[in-house]
Amino acid sequence: MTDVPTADQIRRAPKVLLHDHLDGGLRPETVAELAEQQGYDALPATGSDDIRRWFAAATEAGSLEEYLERFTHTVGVMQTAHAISRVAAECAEDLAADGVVYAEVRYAPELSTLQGLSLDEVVEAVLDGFRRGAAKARAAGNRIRIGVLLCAMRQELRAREIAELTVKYRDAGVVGFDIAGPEAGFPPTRSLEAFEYLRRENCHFTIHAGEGFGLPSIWESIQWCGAARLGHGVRIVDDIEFAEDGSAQLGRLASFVRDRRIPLEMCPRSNVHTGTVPSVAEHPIALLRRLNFRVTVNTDNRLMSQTSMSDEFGDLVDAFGYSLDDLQWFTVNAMKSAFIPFDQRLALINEVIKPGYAALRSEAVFGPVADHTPALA
Ligand SMILES: O=c1[nH]cnc2c1ncn2[C@H]1C[C@H](O)[C@@H](CO)O1
Ligand SMILES: [Zn+2]
Repeated sequence: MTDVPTADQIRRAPKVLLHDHLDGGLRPETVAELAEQQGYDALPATGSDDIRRWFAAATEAGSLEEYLERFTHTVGVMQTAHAISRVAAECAEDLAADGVVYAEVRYAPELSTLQGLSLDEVVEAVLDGFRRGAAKARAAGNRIRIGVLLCAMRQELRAREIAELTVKYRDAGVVGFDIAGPEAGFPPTRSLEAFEYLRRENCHFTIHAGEGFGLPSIWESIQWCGAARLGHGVRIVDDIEFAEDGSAQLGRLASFVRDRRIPLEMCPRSNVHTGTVPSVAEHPIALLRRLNFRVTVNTDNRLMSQTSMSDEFGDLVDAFGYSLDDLQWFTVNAMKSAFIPFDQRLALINEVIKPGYAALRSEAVFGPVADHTPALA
């Protein structure tokens, strides 16, 4: 029962992803093809292998600001409805093939208006791509449901406009809002009016906080802005001390986050690449899991961080010896924390996630079964 899950079991396990950037997950071949189709000649590499290597250099960035520089060239080729829709469709297919059954994928529509697309056209292209990609994945035997989060960029001042866009499209597949981009120097209260508007509209939102900046950013996100979840939130550990007997003492903010069951959208590999933590083995996710914070596991940027949900789970299994029970715990935490209606979350937990893990656990008794990527009800 407590056997170490194999790479194949991890891939087949139903997984839930709450924090993944659309412009951080393009296939290198697609970057190359879109650049060629659109006459985009600013790419610093040609050919998909070199393009992959160029983006993978983000893993050496060491700071959030440097890590973010690589997005210029994914966004650079996402300036037409066709390109955006293709990127979204491939994202859905790639996630589904990796065993992700529910994902919230985020994007900042304001980044795709350089050649004249309107914000509405960008959102519609993203939604169209996810619809097509999910249908294609289903035909290939992999079922996935995807919700969209719209980001505003924190260094710009368009949060209110993007918040209104979120409300406008909330019955069409947009499930929430976020702010992204450099954190230091751009506190979430700069966008306070947008968050107050979203709260009045009963709209869900998360905030990137506690990644490139520390506790004040987390505190503002929760206590001023009212974030339902924290993107990363990793620096909440700065509010945890250890007594001489080794027991953890939570400060008031860390206690609040745990008591309120505020989900932490943790992205271990990305945190290493931005210099937020030194290595996955030293990532505070293990401590926070032990202390029973509501921890979830995520990819952030599959291209820049050279990762997938299976890779993230694989790293955690290697570093901390996690079992299928642990992976199920992270997955159920994520599903509970999603921005879709409660009854739908429950159905995914009871009809897809728990049976999927039970089937994998039964392999310890009966041996491996044929690929059984779980069917959605
Ligand atoms: O980890 C991140 N922190 C802050 N911003 C990020 C992170 N990963 C991606 N972004 C930014 C770059 C993208 O262009 C933008 C929208 O997806 O979000
Ligand atoms: Zn992110």
